[in-house]
Amino acid sequence: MTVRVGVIGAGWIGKEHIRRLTDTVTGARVTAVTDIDAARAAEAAAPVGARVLPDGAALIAADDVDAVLVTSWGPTHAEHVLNATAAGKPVFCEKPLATTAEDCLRIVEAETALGRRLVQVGFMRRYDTGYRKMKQVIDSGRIGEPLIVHCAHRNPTVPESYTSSMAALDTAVHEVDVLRWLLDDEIVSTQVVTPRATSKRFAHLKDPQIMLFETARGVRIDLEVFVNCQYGYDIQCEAVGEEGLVRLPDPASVGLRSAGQHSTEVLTDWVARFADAFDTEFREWIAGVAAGSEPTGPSAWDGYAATVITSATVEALESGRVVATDLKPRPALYGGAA
Ligand SMILES: NC(=O)c1ccc[n+]([C@@H]2O[C@H](COP(=O)([O-])OP(=O)(O)OC[C@H]3O[C@@H](n4cnc5c(N)ncnc54)[C@H](O)[C@@H]3O)[C@@H](O)[C@H]2O)c1
Ligand SMILES: O[C@H]1[C@H](O)[C@@H](O)[C@H](O)[C@@H](O)[C@H]1O
Repeated sequence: MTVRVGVIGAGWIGKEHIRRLTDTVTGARVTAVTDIDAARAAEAAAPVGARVLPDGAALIAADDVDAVLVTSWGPTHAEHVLNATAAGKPVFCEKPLATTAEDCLRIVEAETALGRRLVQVGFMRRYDTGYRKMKQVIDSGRIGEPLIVHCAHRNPTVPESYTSSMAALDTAVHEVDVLRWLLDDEIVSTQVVTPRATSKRFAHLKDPQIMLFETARGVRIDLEVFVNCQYGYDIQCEAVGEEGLVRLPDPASVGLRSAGQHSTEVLTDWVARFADAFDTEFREWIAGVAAGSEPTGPSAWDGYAATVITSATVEALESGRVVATDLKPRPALYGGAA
C-alpha cells in the first residue's frame, strides 16, 4: 500500500520532508499540500504532482490523504493535530506538539478518549544510530545504574530573531526528549545557570546557558546550550553509571593528515548531522501507517512532557530558581497507571 500524505506547512522543513517522502522513503506519496502562503504551497506541490488545498481542515478531510504531516509554525500545530485526530487519521507533527501544556493536554485527552494512538511527534534523535546504540548499552545494564549525564548542544550561530527562551523551547527540547527516552526516567526539576556571555552574540541573548535537570530516580543532567559557538554544530552526550560510562559517537569522518596536522571534520549544521535520523524516522512512521499499526515513536504524551519541561526551564532562566516540573499522571495509553 502506498501511504498518501498531506502536508500542512510548506516552509523550510516541510519542503525537506516532502523531498524525503518522495525520494528517500519507499511506500509514500505526497498528494496534497497547504500553506497560508499559497504560492509557497504551489511551489512545493508542483514538483511532486500534489494538489494544493486551501487550508489544513480541507487537507485533513481530503479522500486522497491517508496520513497528515504538520510542519507549520508551532502555535498552529494543536489545531491541525486535533482535527486529524478527530478525523481518525495518523498525524506526524514536527516539534513542538503544541506551544502550551494546555494544548498538549487537549491532544492527549483526545487520543485517550479515542483509545488508540494516532499522533507521533518529530523528535528525530531517537532515530539516530549513535543514540540508539547508547540506549542499547544503558538498557543492557553494562554501565550499571546511570547516575550523571553530561551533554552539550552547540550551534555555530543563530539569527537575531533567536531569543533566550528559545535555548530551552527550540534547542534543549531535543535533549529533554532524548534523555527521557534514553534513561526511561522523568525530569522532575530544572534550573539554569548563565556563565559569562559570549561576545559573539546579539546583545539581547543569554548565551551560553547551562541547564541542570534532575530525574525522578535522582539522575543529574548538565546540558550546555551554546548557540554561537562559531566552530560547528556539535552534539555531545555522556552517561556515567555505577560501573562504566557510554558516550555518543561523533559522526563518522575521514581522518585527514596534511600540513603537519591530523584532523577530522566537525559538521556545521543539524541538517547534515541528523539527515540519517530523519530518514529512519520517516521510514518507520510510513511503515507503521501502511501496516495500520499504532506509532511507536515519540507520543503525544512525550510532546506534552517536553513542552512542560522546556516551559519550566524558561521560568527557571527568568527567575533564577530551581523549578519543579508539574506533569499530570500518565494515562495507561502511554504506559502509565492513570
Ligand atoms: N525536528 C527538528 O529538528 C526541526 C528543525 C526545524 C524545524 N522544526 C519545526 O518545524 C516547524 C516548521 O519550522 P520551519 O523551519 O520549516 O519554519 P518555516 O517558517 O520555514 O515554515 C513554516 C511554514 O508554515 C506555514 N504556516 C504557518 N501557519 C500555517 C497554517 N496554519 N497552515 C498552513 N501553513 C502554515 C508558513 O507560511 C510557512 O511556510 C516548527 O515547529 C519547527 O520547530 C523541527
Ligand atoms: O530548530 C533548530 C533545530 O531543532 C536544531 O536541531 C537545533 O540544534 C537548533 O538549536 C534549533 O534552533
